[in-house]
Order: sequence, then C-alpha cells, then structure tokens
Amino acid sequence: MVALTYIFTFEAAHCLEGYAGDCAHLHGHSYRLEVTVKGPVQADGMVIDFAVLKTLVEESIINRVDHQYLNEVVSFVPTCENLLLWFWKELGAALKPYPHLVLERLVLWETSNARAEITREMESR
Ligand SMILES: Nc1nc2c(c(=O)[nH]1)N=C([C@H](O)[C@H](O)COP(=O)(O)OP(=O)(O)OP(=O)(O)O)CN2
Ligand SMILES: [Zn+2]
Repeated sequence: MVALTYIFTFEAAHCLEGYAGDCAHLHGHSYRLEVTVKGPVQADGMVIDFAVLKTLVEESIINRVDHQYLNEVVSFVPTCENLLLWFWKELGAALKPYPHLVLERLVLWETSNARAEITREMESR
C-alpha cells in the first residue's frame, strides 16, 4: 500500500452568520486542501495517476467552490469543519469507481494558521 497526496488551492468568500466577531461579515480565504488516498500499486506502477486524481477532486469539489460565495453554495454554516465533512462525502462518492482506493485523509487550511482535518480512522468512529 502507498499513500498519495495531492494539494489544491481555491479562493472563496463566506460569512459566519451569528458569529460574535469579524467573521460574521463577508470576507474571503485562500483555502488549501490536502487530499490523501491510499491503495496498492497497480500494474502501471501507480496507485492512481496524479492527473486522474487531480481531475476527480477538481470536478467533485474544487470547481464547485473556487471563486464562489460559499453561503450560496451550501446549506450549512461554511466553517472549515463543515466544509471538510462535505468534501469527505463528495470525494468518497467520486472515488466509488476506484474500489482499490481508500480516502485516507483530508486537511483544509482556512488561513495559514488554522486547519481542520479528517482521517479515515476518525470517520469510521
Ligand atoms: N473552529 C472554527 N473557528 C473559526 C472558523 C472555522 O471555520 N472553524 N472560522 C473563522 C473565520 O471564518 C476565519 O477563519 C477567521 O479566522 P481568524 O482567526 O480571524 O483568522 P485571521 O488569520 O484573519 O486571524 P486574525 O487574528 O484576525 O489576523 C473563525 N473561527
Ligand atoms: Zn472565514
């Protein structure tokens, strides 16, 4: 088994309605998403072609959030935690055609200081 990680960035705006502080106002972040999948190395020498993984994540997540106002894209409060849970679900579905792969870890950086993380172990609890 080998784990592969691909890193994505996207720009998005949001506000945290009801938040007691500046984040209640419209503001934006340069998000960084780290996607880790794990699986056996196939006959072509790859767990999955990085290019295929990139397209998969772009189509299932990045293209839906990049340069968007997140409050209009999702029906939940767009905190780092909630976004990550949504990404986990969407990416899990997108990976169904690749049964040899498991989604191992997602990390979402909202600022250069703050990130949220989900691992397969955490999700299975
Ligand atoms: N647990 C969470 N806490 C906060 C979230 C979140 O998603 N989960 N989000 C926010 C804000 O949206 C945003 O991240 C602002 O955070 P802040 O700490 O203010 O970031 P800055 O880097 O701008 O910090 P400054 O000290 O203001 O420079 C808040 N909390
Ligand atoms: Zn914010």
